[in-house]
Amino acid sequence: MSVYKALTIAGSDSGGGAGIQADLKTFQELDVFGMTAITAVTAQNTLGVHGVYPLPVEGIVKQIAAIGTDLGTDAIKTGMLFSSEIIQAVSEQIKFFKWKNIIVDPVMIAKGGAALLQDEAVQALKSYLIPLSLVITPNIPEAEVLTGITIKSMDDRKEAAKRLHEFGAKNVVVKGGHDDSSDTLVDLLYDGAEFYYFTSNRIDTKNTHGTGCTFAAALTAEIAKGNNVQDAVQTAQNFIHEAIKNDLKLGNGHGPTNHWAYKKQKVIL
Ligand SMILES: Nc1ncnc2c1ncn2[C@@H]1O[C@H](COP(=O)(O)OP(=O)(O)OP(=O)(O)O)[C@@H](O)[C@H]1O
Ligand SMILES: Cc1ncc(CO)c(N)n1
Repeated sequence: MSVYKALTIAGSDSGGGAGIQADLKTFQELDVFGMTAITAVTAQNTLGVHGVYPLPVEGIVKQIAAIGTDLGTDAIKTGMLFSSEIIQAVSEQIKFFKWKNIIVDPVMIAKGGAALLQDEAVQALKSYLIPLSLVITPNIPEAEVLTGITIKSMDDRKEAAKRLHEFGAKNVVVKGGHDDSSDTLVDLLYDGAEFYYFTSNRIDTKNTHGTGCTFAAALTAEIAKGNNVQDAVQTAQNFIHEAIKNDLKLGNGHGPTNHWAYKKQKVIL
């Protein structure tokens, strides 16, 4: 039996719904062996972020090197990277180990508004990490910050996707969670040649903590198993849809999604 592996380089969410915790749960549900390099510890729950504690860059580099010099990985997901120093160091490690299947979730702001990326680090994302990515998965506000394009329509989103492709991302997914103009939600994929539209029904819930992390982790797991980007995006959307639909109703604020739901529903079918 082949064991497929994925490494997440991201922040820890003590509340268990986003960050490293969401990534590992998602990898496990999709039958991929998960490994981690933690960039920052956050004190966080469904009500918000109560503290952010970045790790020393040396400690982050050593975690990545520990994977690179022994276990290896079939794909990498990056999430909360916090500073330009961390982004540079992570990018250098990816180049050093010649890793290719890099999925960049350009995490900037948590649901309650806390900064998970310093403002000056946006340029480092563009200069160092995005050019190494197989897929970048911004939500609409992140795509706006990265490109400077105000996104009000699908045409604006397509323009932003093209710009992000010019920055060096081989594939761009501009997610549609923040476009609440319709009950149909669209995640847009651009591969440098064509646009692909992945549609789903918008679920009316406040329990959406960690949806972006979970979506990108599912995409990473599918790429680790050797699937192509279009199929991986479809599975990631199905995974997050079930996770949101079958929410766990935990906590008093924006609760986490249900990482068990996709697999359970598949087993029943
Ligand atoms: N209410 C919803 N109903 C159904 N699917 C949703 C809903 N909200 C988000 N999604 C899906 O979840 C995924 C993440 O989308 P979104 O744009 O919300 O990411 P995000 O803003 O990065 O998430 P986060 O809140 O974790 O930062 C996408 O596939 C999107 O289609
Ligand atoms: C650690 C961490 N990463 C990412 C997000 C974005 O959902 C979050 N809230 N916390």
